[in-house]
Amino acid sequence: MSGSDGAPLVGVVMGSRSDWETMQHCADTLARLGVPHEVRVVSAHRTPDLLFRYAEEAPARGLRVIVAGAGGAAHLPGMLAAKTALPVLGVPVQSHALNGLDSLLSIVQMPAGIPVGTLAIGRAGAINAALLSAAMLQYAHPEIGAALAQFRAEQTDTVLDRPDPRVP
Ligand SMILES: Nc1c(C(=O)O)ncn1[C@@H]1O[C@H](COP(=O)(O)O)[C@@H](O)[C@H]1O
Repeated sequence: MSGSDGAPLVGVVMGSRSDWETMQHCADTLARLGVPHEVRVVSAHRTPDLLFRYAEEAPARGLRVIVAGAGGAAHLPGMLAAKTALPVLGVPVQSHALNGLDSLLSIVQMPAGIPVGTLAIGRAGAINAALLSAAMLQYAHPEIGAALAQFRAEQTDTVLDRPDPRVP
C-alpha cells in the first residue's frame, strides 16, 4: 500500500515468513488507518547485508517509522535501530521454546543510546505498533490523525454499546 506519491511511510519488517501470522495484524491495522506501508522479510542473522541496506536506504525512500517483528534471539529491531535514526518499534513474536519471553528480552534490553520502542508479545504488540506509528505520523499527515481518532472512537463505542458481558 503506497501514499499519493507512491512512497510507503511505514516499513513492516520481520525476521522470517513464519512471523507473518503475528505481523499481519500490524499490516491490517495500518491498512485500516490508511497508512501507506510496505512489508518485507529481513533478517539480521540470515540476510545481514540486506538489513544494512534496508536501514540505510529507508529515510531516502520516504519511510518515517520501521516496525520490526522477530522471535527468539530477536536482534532485528536492535540492529535496524543501530543503522538508522528513524524510530524503530519492536514486536516480540511468540516463540515456541520460551513463549516469547526470549523475544521480549532480546528486544527490550537495548543499551542506552540506541532505543527500540518495545511493544507487547504477539498480536497486541503488532496492533499497537501500527497505532503508535499512526500517532507518530498524525501531525505531518492529518488524514492519518483523523483515521486514528475515528478508530479510537469506534473502539470506545464498541465497549459502551455492550456493557453486560452476559448478553451476547
Ligand atoms: N529473530 C530472528 C531474526 C533476526 O533477529 O534477525 N531473523 C530470524 N529470526 C527469527 O527466527 C524465528 C524462527 O524463524 P523460522 O521460522 O524461519 O525458523 C522467527 O521468529 C524469526 O523472527
